[in-house]
Parts: sequence; structure tokens; C-alpha cells
Amino acid sequence: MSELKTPAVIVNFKAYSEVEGGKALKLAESCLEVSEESGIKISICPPMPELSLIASAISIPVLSQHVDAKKPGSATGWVTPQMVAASGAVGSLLNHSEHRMMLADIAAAVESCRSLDLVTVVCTDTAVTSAAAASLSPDFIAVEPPELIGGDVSVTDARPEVVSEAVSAVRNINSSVKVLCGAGVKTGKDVSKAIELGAAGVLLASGVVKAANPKEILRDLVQYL
Ligand SMILES: O=C(CO)COP(=O)(O)O
Repeated sequence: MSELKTPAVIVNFKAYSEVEGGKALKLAESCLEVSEESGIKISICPPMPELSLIASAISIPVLSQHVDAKKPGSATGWVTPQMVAASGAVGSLLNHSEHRMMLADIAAAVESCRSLDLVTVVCTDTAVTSAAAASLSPDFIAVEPPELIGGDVSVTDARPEVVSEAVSAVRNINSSVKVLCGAGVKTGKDVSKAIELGAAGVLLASGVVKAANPKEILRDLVQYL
């Protein structure tokens, strides 16, 4: 999983209208440009229909927003780890608060991704769920209090203890799992606070995806890294 260097900045495009169709590629190009000029690896999670196109066009790590614990074959509408790998993506988010999974399915999907050399980023909401996820040995855990997602106050200001407690809970279970944080992260100051709290980076969405000038926001986000 050499593809995702830390400090990690992962931009989840979600399903915002700002990234429908060709607009996703434009945002991906902005992420690439700021990544190249800053030297900070910015990774992206485009909408599923654009995954393959963007992974082949853009030379920064591309992750799927979700993957299912399904095997290739008769699995209509599900996304297998094999499909994600074949698209050119390097990994996947799992269990996002907008796409929760059963623990057994997270475990199976993480295992399957590992066998395909795909990076796994399991989303959680508290220190307790982060500890549970750590026992599955994903590459990353991204702790995000759902009530702060899409808002204007960063988790690093509103609930810094969630980040630091998740970091120590995960370290106690499996110190090789890196912890990211997200929810309301929009500025370089938020990112540096995340690092101070022990996070290995951030997972964010609306601050970049909905920005009038995403490049300006991205430059600000990576400025202290
Ligand atoms: O859910 C998130 C990233 O996956 C966080 O979203 P916001 O950055 O919009 O709060």
C-alpha cells in the first residue's frame, strides 16, 4: 500500500451534483495540479461511474467510495474488490457513515482487498468503533462524527477528543493502522490541528467539492504539511 503516503489528504467527491459526469474529471485535475505543485499526495474518491476513466487519466491515487464483500459472478449492482482493482483504483473507502456496512462484511471486504493489494480506509464514528475496526487490520481508519459531516465546524475544533481518543484506541489494538479524521475539515489550520491530535491525515469532501475555486482551497489545505 505504498500508494497512499502520509500525511494523507483524501478528497471524497461523494455524489454531489458538482461532480456529475465530466465535472468529476475537472476536479480530479485540480487535485492533481495542487498535488504536483505542493509535493503532497492528494488522493481522490470519485463517483463510481467515473472511477475507471479518472484512474486511467490521472496520476494520483484513486479510491472507490465503497466496496462490497461480494465475489465475482452473479452479484448484480454490487461492487466487488476485483472490479475496483480492475478499474485502476488503488483502494477503497468502506463503511462510510453514508454507506454503513455490517461488521462481518467489512471484515470480508478488508480481507479481499488485502489479497488484491488494495488500500483500505474504514470509516468509523467514535473511539470504540475505531478500536473494533482496528482489529480487522485495515490500512487506515477514518474517524468522522456523522453530525459534523458537511458542516462548517471542523471535528478538530468541535470534538478534538474524538480524534485523539480514536488514535490511542487504535494504537492499543494495532499500531500499524493509521488514523485519519474528517467532518467539517476545510482549512490548512484544520489539517495541522488533525496532525497535532495524532492523525496521519484527513478525509474531507464538501470544503473542496463545493468550493467555487477548489484549487485555492486545496492549496490552503496542504500548506502546513
Ligand atoms: O464525510 C466526509 C468525508 O468522507 C466529510 O465530509 P465533509 O468534509 O463535507 O464534512
